Amino acid sequence: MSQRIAILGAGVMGETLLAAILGQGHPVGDLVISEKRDERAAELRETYGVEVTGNAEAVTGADTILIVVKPQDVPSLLTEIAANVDASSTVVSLAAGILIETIEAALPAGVAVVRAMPNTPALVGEGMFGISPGASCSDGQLVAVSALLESGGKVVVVDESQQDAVTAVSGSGPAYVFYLAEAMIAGGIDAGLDEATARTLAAQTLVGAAKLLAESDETADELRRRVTSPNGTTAAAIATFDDNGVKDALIAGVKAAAARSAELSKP
Ligand SMILES: NC(=O)C1=CN([C@@H]2O[C@H](COP(=O)(O)OP(=O)(O)OC[C@H]3O[C@@H](n4cnc5c(N)ncnc54)[C@H](O)[C@@H]3O)[C@@H](O)[C@H]2O)C=CC1
Ligand SMILES: O=C(O)[C@@H]1CCC=N1
Repeated sequence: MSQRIAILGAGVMGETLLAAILGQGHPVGDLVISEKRDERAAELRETYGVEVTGNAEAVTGADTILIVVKPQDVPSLLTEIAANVDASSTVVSLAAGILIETIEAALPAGVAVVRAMPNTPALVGEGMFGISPGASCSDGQLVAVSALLESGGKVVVVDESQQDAVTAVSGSGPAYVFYLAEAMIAGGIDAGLDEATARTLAAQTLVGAAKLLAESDETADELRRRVTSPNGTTAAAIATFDDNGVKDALIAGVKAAAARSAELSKP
């Protein structure tokens, strides 16, 4: 069934969603974007053939409205669109730290709101979205949002109270993996590799290990043990990590991200 989808804010994540939704088979005529930067809007119109309008026009008659501006731009955007949002619309906010109640309070009563935390691997169709429905969002509307976001990766439904934890694990998580990659590449270079080879080895190792974890029923701990021969090379690395408190530091880092997310979400 054809549905009208408005994307408000077409930066990195907005374009990612636009491309993913088109890739899912939605005709371009179903989509409309609004974008504050004229040059950027023109670039996207040129690349995708998508309609570009202002915010108020984009949301008029839209079934689904995706808010993909930076968190600090959300309040003024909501003020701009409130009068044109239809009661039957579903509004999906991807802005970190903006509470569902803030969005509901700015829009007509009864509008379905969904809060979503994406991550950047959505750029390559391997994103992770944690989504939470507001009080007026029906099961059918939540399923529809989930199906739409699945164009960019996997979707899990969580209570909004868990969004700080989702942000700490999957929202910020790609940065932790890149941090590990930086270290693997640097260590590889120190051990004698050129940078390009070290990067290829590290990247494919992360892809392969992630796939193994995603597709296996084993715990991460068990999968790690399987790589680790007694007295072998992996054991030498893990013992060094443990001596330096690496796992504890990573756990503390994830908790610090969750705490910062909670701080940023204060109304
Ligand atoms: N978990 C994560 O790693 C990520 C989360 N996000 C979330 O997605 C949202 C967007 O982030 P990015 O795409 O990286 O930012 P971005 O800065 O690349 O894109 C935001 C776009 O919105 C436009 N904009 C600002 N105000 C506007 C308005 N009133 N009307 C129309 N357009 C407007 C800007 O010109 C810009 O192009 C953020 O709220 C962020 O929290 C985005 C990327 C990754
Ligand atoms: O670093 C941040 O605050 C945002 C939220 C999750 C990823 N980037």
